Amino acid sequence: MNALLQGHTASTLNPAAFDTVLQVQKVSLEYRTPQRVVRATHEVSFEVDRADRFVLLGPSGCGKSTLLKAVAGFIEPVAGSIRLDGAQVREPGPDRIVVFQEFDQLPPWKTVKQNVMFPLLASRTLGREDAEERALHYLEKVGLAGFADAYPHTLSGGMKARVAIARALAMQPKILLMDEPFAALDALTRRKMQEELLQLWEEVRFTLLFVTHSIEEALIVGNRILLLSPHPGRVRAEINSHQFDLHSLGGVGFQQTAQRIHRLLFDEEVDSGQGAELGFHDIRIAY
Ligand SMILES: Nc1ncnc2c1ncn2[C@@H]1O[C@H](COP(=O)(O)OP(=O)(O)OP(=O)(O)O)[C@@H](O)[C@H]1O
Repeated sequence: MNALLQGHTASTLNPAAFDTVLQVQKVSLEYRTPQRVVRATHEVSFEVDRADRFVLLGPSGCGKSTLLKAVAGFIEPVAGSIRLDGAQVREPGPDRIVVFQEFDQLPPWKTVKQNVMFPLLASRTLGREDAEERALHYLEKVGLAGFADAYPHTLSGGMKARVAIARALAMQPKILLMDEPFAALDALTRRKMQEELLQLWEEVRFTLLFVTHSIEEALIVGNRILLLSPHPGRVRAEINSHQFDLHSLGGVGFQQTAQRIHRLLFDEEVDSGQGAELGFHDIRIAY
């Protein structure tokens, strides 16, 4: 990999300064059908540090969801390795919880509280009493303490999203995996959920791996963004984006950065010298 460092990130200067949770090294992922082999990602590498909000960003079909599924342990790489706290990922486990966008997967016959308790009980992480206490704790964190006994069909889309997040956080995973979690929500609710996710992160400081194809969402949610090239996904660049949040929306710096990311994602002609031209202070362009 020919990499340009345009303003070194702290982690590249001193790897020991950060506590690395997830190491993805040269991971290639494929789908095999009787007719053909589809390569979803090619030699993708990145590292997620504890309490990072790390975003995988790229156009449709670049392999973001496939990467997330591989980290979750549902798909095995054909090459490369995935390590969580140093241990090779081989199968799904309660230390990695995935939140998908289909919140209607909440079992409708269970109350909100029972939904949040369910994985804790099923994985034998906690007994009933402790599971109930933990569930109520996280429901309170997402502002749904008053809805503990409600059934999912009585909730709005945003509330179901919050239940799904509470259910995932209650497991206290080493890393929370979110695959376009707000994509099915209307624009206003989506923005609210981004805000609430950031507030929750301020309180709980969980480690997040978040997939989106929205540049704006990536800049709001992430402190680091990995840009993936179109199919098959390869690492195009990594960007430090900790300076942006919802308050940055509409600002000149935010808009300019969004445009630069767009160029990095879609301009074929970007070469390794363009990091400086594009004005990023913390960017690593890879080929
Ligand atoms: N079950 C499957 N069988 C065969 N090919 C698949 C399967 N799932 C995904 N693919 C292919 O793998 C590639 C990566 O798909 P993936 O869903 O990971 O992309 P993505 O970046 O998450 O896209 P999107 O943003 O549209 O969800 C695509 O070319 C897709 O067609």
